[in-house]
Amino acid sequence: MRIPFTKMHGLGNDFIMLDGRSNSLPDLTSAVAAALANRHTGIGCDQLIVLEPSNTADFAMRIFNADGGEVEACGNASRAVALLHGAQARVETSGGIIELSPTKGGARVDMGPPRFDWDAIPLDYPMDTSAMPVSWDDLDTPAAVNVGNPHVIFFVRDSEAVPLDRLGPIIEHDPLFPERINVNVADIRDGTIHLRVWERGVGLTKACGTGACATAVAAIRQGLVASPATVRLPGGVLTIEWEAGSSIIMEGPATESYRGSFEWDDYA
Ligand SMILES: N[C@@H](CCC[C@H](N)C(=O)O)C(=O)O
Repeated sequence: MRIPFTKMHGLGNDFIMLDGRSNSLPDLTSAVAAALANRHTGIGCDQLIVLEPSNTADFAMRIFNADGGEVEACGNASRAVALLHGAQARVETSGGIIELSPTKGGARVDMGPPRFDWDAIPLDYPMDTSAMPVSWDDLDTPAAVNVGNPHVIFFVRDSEAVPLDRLGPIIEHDPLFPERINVNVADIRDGTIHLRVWERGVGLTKACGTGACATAVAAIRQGLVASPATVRLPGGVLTIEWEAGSSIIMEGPATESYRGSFEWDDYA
């Protein structure tokens, strides 16, 4: 069976999009997702995104990391989905309902409200998630925020100097995080958040939309920046709006790079 796909990007974070809204797709397992995402033997992507019908929203969006794990939220892919859909939409994800509005060259997305309780992150045991009494080498006292998916955020003097390729996997797999974690390191220069992200189930990426949301929320909450916050990642810039008690609004670009098809049996 040949399956059409669209390859899309959000600030260099790249996605294979499968559209099963009108024609149903074969059952997608983690093994198939990981095989498609493999950059050497598959098509290659950071996340595989599957659109499906929904009973509670205009359609549903499923998200698989490059390692095949199914996860709750993906900010950059949400903007890509808005571009692909081409109209406002309420979208069901396993992290909650999000609302997409296409803009010129990208999208504005209501990502829903952040959560801060230790068991909503989730953490293994109770603690203050705005200043966690934990450390890994020189990285200490992070904040944790769940924006549909779980994030830990370290504010540091120089985010470029952090050996995130070494510490990222150690923190991602620490037993403190029973569902693993996305690891963000940020510094603030001239009112702009400079962010690098080690993504759960992927590794270092050029950008992470939910990482930008979680980091901006933590920075606004600590009074380090004002809303709207500008977040600069290696792949480009996002604008994040948030005030206490409200949804997070993310705005930024998305692009389509090509359309193609693959033989399902080659990956199943
Ligand atoms: N690339 C993403 C986040 C994708 C999911 C994440 N790796 C997780 O495991 O939660 C984004 O742009 O938000």
